[in-house]
Order: sequence, then structure tokens, then C-alpha cells
Amino acid sequence: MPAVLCLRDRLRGWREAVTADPRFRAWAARFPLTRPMARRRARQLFDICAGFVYAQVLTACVRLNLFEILHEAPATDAALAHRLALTPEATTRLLEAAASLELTYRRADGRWVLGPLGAAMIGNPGIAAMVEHHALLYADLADPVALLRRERGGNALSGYWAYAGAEAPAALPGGQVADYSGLMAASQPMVAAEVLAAYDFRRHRALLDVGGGEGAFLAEVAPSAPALRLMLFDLPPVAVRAQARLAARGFGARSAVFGGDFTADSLPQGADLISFVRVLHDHDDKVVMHLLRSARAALPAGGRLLIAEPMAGTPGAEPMGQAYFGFYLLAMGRGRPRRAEELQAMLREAGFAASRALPTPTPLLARVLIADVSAA
Ligand SMILES: CC(C)=CCC/C(C)=C/CC/C(C)=C/C=C/C(C)=C/C=C/C=C(C)/C=C/C=C(C)/C=C/C=C(C)/C=C/CC(C)(C)O
Ligand SMILES: C[S@@+](CC[C@H](N)C(=O)[O-])C[C@H]1O[C@@H](n2cnc3c(N)ncnc32)[C@H](O)[C@@H]1O
Repeated sequence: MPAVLCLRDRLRGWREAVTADPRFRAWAARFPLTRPMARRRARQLFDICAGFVYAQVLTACVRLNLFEILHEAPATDAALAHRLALTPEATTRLLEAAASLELTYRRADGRWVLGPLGAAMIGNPGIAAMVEHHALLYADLADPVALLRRERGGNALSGYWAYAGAEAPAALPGGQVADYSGLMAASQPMVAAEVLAAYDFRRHRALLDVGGGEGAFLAEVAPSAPALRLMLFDLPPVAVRAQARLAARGFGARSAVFGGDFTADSLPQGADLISFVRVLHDHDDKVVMHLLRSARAALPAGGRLLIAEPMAGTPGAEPMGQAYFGFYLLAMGRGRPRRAEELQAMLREAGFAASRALPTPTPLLARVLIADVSAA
């Protein structure tokens, strides 16, 4: 039976049919009332075509440490050419490309300073680390259709995230978890800041961070809740790293670290709050349901579960979810970005009584869901 289209979809269909006509586009680009819209659409489509070049301009800036150099002091083209070990022509080409992207800015006196987006990179080494590791994703995306058609896994990114394709993840050697654990630790403060702005951890006795990596999330939470006991579960070689980090940060006496495989082992008891931070989207639905049920089983009556990760369908940041993480996780070999409502339905199925989304300051970076175990 043909579906009846709502008025909004009928209007969209008409607009897209008109836009698909080259004669209409040529007319609309000239007609004063439609010209601004035509220019905006051309710019949007051009930015999608050219986005990979913009990303490589950023990569060059990061590799050359340009933002830190400009943060030290304004500089001339000649001084920068010397610092960057580039020819004067290449230096100016890079700085002007970066300026067009608002990463740098040339002052009236001719010296270069940070642009608004370059300035936002300062003090956040997590973004630079992400940009650097994108070289792997970039290689995997060279033929996106092949990536879509290929059996999942076997890419540069799936090798980097060693647990993604491992038959026995708990047996991974330390050398295979070091790079991804370092990247996660470097980028964790910007995620933890979102969670801390959304949730007060002082109401809990003990927090178990599952897939907690090197303990960077716990180390950010700890100062905000001095009485909170810190527990972490991750693969054995990652747990070793977490133990060392938490001890080095002075939280050794407050913490208990457990090594294991969360797809096979049950989670330790004793926490009244369990968190999954950037963990669930790495896994297919079956494993996610298993993890939610394991967490439900490990929590006492009245306990809570906290999920923090970037989510699909985030208003104002839609490409971050479905495009970036959709293809990222495809290259990684498993998992998918989920909508908040999908996770909430899974939480219900796993036996949680109620769940709600908490607003975060920058939903692009992470959104937060809280789910309750019923009180008795
Ligand atoms: C004072 C006057 C006059 C004006 C000021 C005007 C004003 C208010 C300006 C705003 C300034 C401001 C506050 C800027 C803030 C900028 C921010 C917060 C920028 C943040 C950027 C964040 C970025 C680019 C994050 C990128 C994150 C990436 C790429 C994350 C990737 C994550 C991955 C790959 C995770 C992998 C884990 C896995 C495997 C999927 O589980
Ligand atoms: C994407 S990282 C997130 C780390 C940390 N939560 C963060 O946000 O920085 C996923 C974590 O899950 C852990 N992990 C993956 N598979 C696991 C498994 N089967 N058992 C236990 N931990 C696992 C990884 O070692 C890694 O530390």
C-alpha cells in the first residue's frame, strides 16, 4: 500500500526535485531573493567535498606544533618558516590556508597569531592526539565503498583498537593496548568535564568505571567527590596501567582495580554507581545488552548506571554521530553510534526501572544518561 506522505515530506520532495534541475539552480543563483540560499548550499556542498583537505591542513598545523608556537608569541612569516623548517612560500601557504579556516589570523602588523579555532586547541591535547590518530582512519577511508562492502575488521583502525577483533581480548599483550589507552587518557578530560557538569558524584559511596581505561575518568571525578571509593574494570593489561596512573595521582588508597573480560566475566559488586564512558558504542547490540544486564546484576537496590558517550541524532551535531562515528566504528570493526532513545529502550530491556538524559554543556563531546535500579 503506498504510504501517505505528510505535508513536510511533500514539501521536501518538491524542493529537492526543483533543486535537482540545473536550469533552476542557474536561475536561483542569479535571482536576488534566492541567491543567498544558493550560495549557502554551494558552500555547504563544497565544504563536504573539501573537508578532507581542511582536515589535512589541521593535521599539518598539529604536526608542526603551530598552535603552541603562536600561543607563545605573535610571529612573522620569516620567523615561523625558521621554526617550522619550511620554505617561506610553504609557510605562508600553510598559514593562509589555516587563516581561511579560522585556525590562525594575520594581524594588521603582519604578524601571525591564533585564530578562534586555533585558540580552542590550546590546553586540550586530546584534540591534537585525535587529529594525529586520524591518519589511520584516513587510510581506511581511502575507498569508502570497499570499506562498506568488506567484511568488518582488518583495517588500520581495527589493528589499533586491538580488542575490537580479538578472539580472547583478556589475553592481549600490554604492547597492544598502550597506544589506544594513551589516546583515551589524553582525550578523557574533555569528556569528564561534560559528565562532571551534568552529574553530582557526591551522592554515591563507590563508583565502578567499566572499560575505564587507564583510570583517567576516575582521576577527574575523584577531586569532586572526596569520599567516593574508586573501582575500575578493564582488560588485564589496561588494568595494570590504571593501577599505576591512579597511584601516581595519589588515589591508590581509594581505588580497587580489576582485570578481566566484560563479555565473559561478571562485574565486581560493591559499587552503588556503575559507569560506561565511551564504551557501549564500541560494541554490537548483543554485547551491549550483555553489559547492561551485567551492570544491573552488579548494582544494589537503589543503585544507578551512568552512560556517557557521543550519541547519534544529537541536535546541532548530527554529522558527528551518524557520519563521523558511524564510519569510524565501521573502520574499527564493530559497534555503532546509538540514539539516546535507543539506549533508553535497551536499559528498560535490561531491567532498569527508569532512565533520563542529563544535559551536558557540549553534547557534541558527550551526552549522559542515568538509569535507576528500583529501590527494593
Ligand atoms: C570574549 C569575547 C568578546 C568573545 C568570546 C566569544 C566566545 C564565547 C567564543 C567561544 C569560545 C569557546 C568557549 C570555544 C570552545 C570551543 C570548544 C569547546 C571546542 C571543542 C572542540 C572539540 C573537538 C574538535 C573535539 C573533537 C573530538 C574528536 C575528534 C573525538 C574523537 C573520538 C574518538 C575517535 C573516540 C574513540 C573511542 C571509541 C573507539 C569510538 O570508543
Ligand atoms: C574506547 S575505550 C574507553 C576508555 C575510557 N572509558 C575512556 O573513555 O577514556 C574502551 C575501553 O574498553 C575496554 N575494553 C574493551 N573490550 C573489553 C572487554 N572485553 N573487557 C574489558 N574491557 C574491555 C578497552 O580496553 C578500553 O579501555
